[in-house]
Amino acid sequence: MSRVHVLLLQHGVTAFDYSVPAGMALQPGDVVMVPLGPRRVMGVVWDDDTTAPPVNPAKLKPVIARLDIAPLDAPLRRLIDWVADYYIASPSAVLRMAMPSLSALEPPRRVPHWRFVPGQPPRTARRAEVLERLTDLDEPGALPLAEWARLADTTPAMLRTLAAAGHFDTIAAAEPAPPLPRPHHAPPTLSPAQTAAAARLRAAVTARTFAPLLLHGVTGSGKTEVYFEAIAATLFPDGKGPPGDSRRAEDNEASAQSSSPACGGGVSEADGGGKGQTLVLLPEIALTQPWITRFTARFGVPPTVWHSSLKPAARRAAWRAATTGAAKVIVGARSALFLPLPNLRLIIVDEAHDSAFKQEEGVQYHARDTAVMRAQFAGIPIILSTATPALETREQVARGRYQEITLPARFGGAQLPAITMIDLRRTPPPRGRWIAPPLFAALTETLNRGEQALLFLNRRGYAPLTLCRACGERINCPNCTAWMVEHRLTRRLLCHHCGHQSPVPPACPSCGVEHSLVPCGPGVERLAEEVAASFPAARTALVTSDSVRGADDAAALVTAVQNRELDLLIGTQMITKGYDFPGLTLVGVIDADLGLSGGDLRAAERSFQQIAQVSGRAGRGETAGRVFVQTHMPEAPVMTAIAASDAEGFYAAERDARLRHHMPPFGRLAALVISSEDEAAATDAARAIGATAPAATGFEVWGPAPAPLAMLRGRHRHRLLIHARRSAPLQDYIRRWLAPLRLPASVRVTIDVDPHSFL
Ligand SMILES: Nc1ncnc2c1ncn2[C@@H]1O[C@H](COP(=O)(O)OP(=O)(O)OP(=O)(O)O)[C@@H](O)[C@H]1O
Ligand SMILES: [Zn+2]
Repeated sequence: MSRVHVLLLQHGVTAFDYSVPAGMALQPGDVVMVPLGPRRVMGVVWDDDTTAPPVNPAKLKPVIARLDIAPLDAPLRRLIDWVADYYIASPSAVLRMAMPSLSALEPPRRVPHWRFVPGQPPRTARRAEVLERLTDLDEPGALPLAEWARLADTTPAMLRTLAAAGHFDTIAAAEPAPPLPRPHHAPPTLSPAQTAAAARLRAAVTARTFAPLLLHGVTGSGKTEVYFEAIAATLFPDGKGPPGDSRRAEDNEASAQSSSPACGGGVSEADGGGKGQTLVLLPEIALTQPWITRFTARFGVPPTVWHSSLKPAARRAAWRAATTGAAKVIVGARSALFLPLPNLRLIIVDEAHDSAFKQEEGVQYHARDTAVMRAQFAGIPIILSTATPALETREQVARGRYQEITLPARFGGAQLPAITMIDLRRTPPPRGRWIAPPLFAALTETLNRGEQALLFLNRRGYAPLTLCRACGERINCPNCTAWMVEHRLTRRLLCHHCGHQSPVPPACPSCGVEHSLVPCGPGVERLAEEVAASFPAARTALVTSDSVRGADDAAALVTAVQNRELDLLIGTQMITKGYDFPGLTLVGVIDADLGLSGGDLRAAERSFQQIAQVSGRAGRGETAGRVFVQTHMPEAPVMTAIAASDAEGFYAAERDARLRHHMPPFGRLAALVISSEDEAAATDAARAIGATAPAATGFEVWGPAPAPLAMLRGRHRHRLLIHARRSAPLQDYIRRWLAPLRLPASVRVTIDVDPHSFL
């Protein structure tokens, strides 16, 4: 090949052709350094673009170097092309999600390892003591300094002193490979229903073909335990016997030992050659720590973690381990989806209904749907695990495209909780409070019995609105069409859309009257205040993105709840997902109507899922659970369905409504958001774009109209919504429409295919 097509990682450019210098052999997928003007930039050799006009090879600049990085395999390249095409994004922007940062791509770092050299006793007593402990160690071999300090119960500084006296020599060793998960470490005893489900998942892994599987089990049915069995099935070398074969189990334990970090060896095929990789996607980073704990209990070693808040060194190590195939199980949030994984055998999307899988910035892809495409291109099974599958997923089952595997009952005889609706019109809470009498009584009983309770209110902060009693002024964000939310813990007003902050002003900014500002409505902090006044002895924790800021906080919270150091949790949607707290027996939903306002396409479905999920946290252990749901509209279909635990009825009605209006999944939507800091420019551009919408059968264009969030981060926003019949070529239509447009530089148009947010 004398010429290659290279997709560049650079912002603002896509792909160029380059010539290949003599002596360099390049394949599609190879990572290269190429010239771009005066700079050198990184790119990936892409599959030939046969539609491009031929270029005179003499005019091409040569590739500078091929980098020593695992190449991107064909299925991943196809996925990147698919995402760019389907979501109408730049292929470069998609590639950047697969190739995180230059520093993460550096060749393996040689970490200094230290080897102990016994010798003449040192001069001071303290050193002699440490030396004695070192001598007593049982041939630890070469280790990083920190590890020596831990083993000898001393400081790195002390060890450096000993090294200066000749007691250590150092060698450079490659980063240790992650230890291998052991499929037979601690398997659970599965119930008959779980056994049957696990067998079907294992069969899909062994079959090695594309298979989308919906693992649909009620909350607490053991979906995690069951899909762990599918992971176990990927951990056996090719053709070397299925799980359950004890001879192989011993081999596995042995190879796991030999790759322990202490041997300091690099990654080799012998560490796990042939064994498959599993990618597990979770909706939130906060859920990773409890997941890691459960995985470690089951498989004896932790998985490899990948998410955006990893520190650089951990990121580099995880990248190398994942992309060389050394890491067998990789768990992460959305961004892990594009990791190059040379031996990918299984994908699992946990809590697959969760709307957090939809990315709302940059490339606006849906990680659940994209994961299914990745599985298809790789020819492997994918498990979507959830208690409340999305209507889209249910429809795929109905059309026979996905197989459904059900777990209809909770594990161990635990019952689903009893649900009581509280009509706030008939039994309202006392003035200035938010907990209605029936929930209050249940809470009192629960706490008196020493059991745990959870109150769910999907509103961060103290109050969603701050109002002036004198003039009626509402305090708005200067950059957004949104109220500023009071946060008492930080004594600030905060915009939840752009992050703008200000102190709570002593007087109304509009009329100047002092002490006139009053909080309106409850947020979780205000609810916590009420609880503290009513139940002063209860040990309470707030669970919101303000108080639980990362994986470590989430882990600490889980431990505290499991150790019964907390009696009562007050949380936003963060607390509804996936947590397993066996001592929790009461759930109160403070405002079930909250999710229904705004009336977007999925509002009712999302409310149903959220309330079903949070209810699912109750009664998972030995004691039965109770759920109280406070609402002003108990007669709304979503509320009657919740009261009757009638998911099937709810989804049948929801499906009919969407079908009647040709709404997804029975029709397709795409949104265009036109924005500018200059209000007139945004309005003019929106009008001009609206006026040029091509006429085509099967397509309707709604708008332009000012967006509900008419201003966001200082940009004025207008929206257009494109509705298409199911089989209409939506992306082509949009490309044809937008390609000839010439817009002022201040105007930005973002395209959202299959939008989930309509703000
Ligand atoms: N076969 C089993 N043996 C022992 N414990 C089990 C088994 N199956 C499930 N469990 C336990 O039951 C609890 C619920 O299981 P798990 O969390 O896997 O359910 P889930 O279906 O994933 O729930 P959710 O959808 O609410 O997240 C956990 O504590 C789990 O360890
Ligand atoms: Zn704002």
